[in-house]
Amino acid sequence: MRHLAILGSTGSIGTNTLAVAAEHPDQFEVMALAAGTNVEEMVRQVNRFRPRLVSMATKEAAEAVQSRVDAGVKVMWGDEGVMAVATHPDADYVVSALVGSRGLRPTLAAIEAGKAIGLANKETLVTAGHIVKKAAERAGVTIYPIDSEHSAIFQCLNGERHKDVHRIILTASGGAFRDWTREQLAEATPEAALKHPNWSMGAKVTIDSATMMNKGLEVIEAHWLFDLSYDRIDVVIHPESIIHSMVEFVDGAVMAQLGTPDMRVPIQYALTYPKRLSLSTKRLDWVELGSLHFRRADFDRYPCLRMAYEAGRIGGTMPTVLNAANEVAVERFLAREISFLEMEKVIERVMERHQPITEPSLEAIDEADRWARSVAYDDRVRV
Ligand SMILES: NC(=O)C1=CN([C@@H]2O[C@H](COP(=O)(O)OP(=O)(O)OC[C@H]3O[C@@H](n4cnc5c(N)ncnc54)[C@H](OP(=O)(O)O)[C@@H]3O)[C@@H](O)[C@H]2O)C=CC1
Ligand SMILES: CC(=O)[C@@H](O)[C@H](O)COP(=O)(O)O
Ligand SMILES: [Mn+2]
Repeated sequence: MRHLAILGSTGSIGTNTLAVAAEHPDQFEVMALAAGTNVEEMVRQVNRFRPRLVSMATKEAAEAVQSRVDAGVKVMWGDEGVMAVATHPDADYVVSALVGSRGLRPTLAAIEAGKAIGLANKETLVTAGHIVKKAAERAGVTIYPIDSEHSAIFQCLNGERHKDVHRIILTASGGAFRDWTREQLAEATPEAALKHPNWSMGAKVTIDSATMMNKGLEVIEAHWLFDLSYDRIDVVIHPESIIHSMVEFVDGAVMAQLGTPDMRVPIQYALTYPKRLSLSTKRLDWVELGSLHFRRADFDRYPCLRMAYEAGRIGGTMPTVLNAANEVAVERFLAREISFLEMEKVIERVMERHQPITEPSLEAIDEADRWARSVAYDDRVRV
């Protein structure tokens, strides 16, 4: 039996995690939930899963939840509440599914408290991979990947030796605009960018997918999860999202993990590893599928992917800055303050201005994150 705490329970990963828990009530008990401001969904979750602790982002949202649930459920709010959920003494497994680098501190706290981690929040590893890895080693904690590509690689590597890996190949759908020219992208709206061709996900990761920054963040995430240098991590566009990623070994053999695009599969595998349990997913019909397609992930067409490789190779605080600038750029695009193509310009300008620090402390990471956000909000940066 796993005793779960879920950070970001009302989001896309959070609700899929609860769907997995609901399918196997004999395997999972939900102990604590943290979310932002979605009171309706949290009240539904509390009534359905009966956690002992709940946290909301604001006092108002917490009071609204408290007034509508059993008095025995403790409701907290803000940073203190998220930290309490992440370290709840009755939970042994924390699903990290907040969005953005706000996931870093609670995920680290969960690791330091000795919880196993199911990691969806890729920004945690992008912004402070060296700190998170060391903390996990110190605490003897395993980080199980939930991100579909990393789950695929984790599955392909099962029983293999690290030294036998030649390279890994992350597949990318190409996002909402994969068939658009750069000229057309100048007019891209948030509504169009939010229509992912294959996956139903939260807004931030869907925009990242359209710019291909998602794949860039995933390259850095893979570097930390699988201890591979950047020249051993490749990306290929695969419009169908049926192959979730691949590992090529030194003898030329390639292992791939395939399936319909359904996040419950990698979530459940992260929760039950090394076991597999049944799951009510749509099965692949090979004849209906017919064929699979691949395209080159071109750096000129996708500058965000290029910048992510550059930031990863530079290391230190540069990935932190890439990530923070990207979070602001996405927020401003969704608020219609900047255009689709201005997102990559903002990130590039912020990176150009940054003097990276090597082996940064957590405080230096916070400082770089704050600095990058303030520059990315400054309108002079996109000119
Ligand atoms: N969605 C997917 O299929 C995939 C997502 N990922 C990664 O997983 C992470 C989560 O993504 P996704 O589920 O799509 O995101 P969503 O936007 O759907 O969900 C985000 C969650 O975080 C909560 N939240 C937002 N702000 C705060 C805050 N200040 N304090 C506490 N909670 C907060 C939201 O609460 P509320 O809604 O109540 O405000 C919600 O529960 C991201 O890092 C993403 O890149 C990776 C692979 C696939
Ligand atoms: C489901 C998942 O893991 C997402 O991160 C997905 O990868 C987004 O798709 P693309 O970035 O390939 O468009
Ligand atoms: Mn992914």
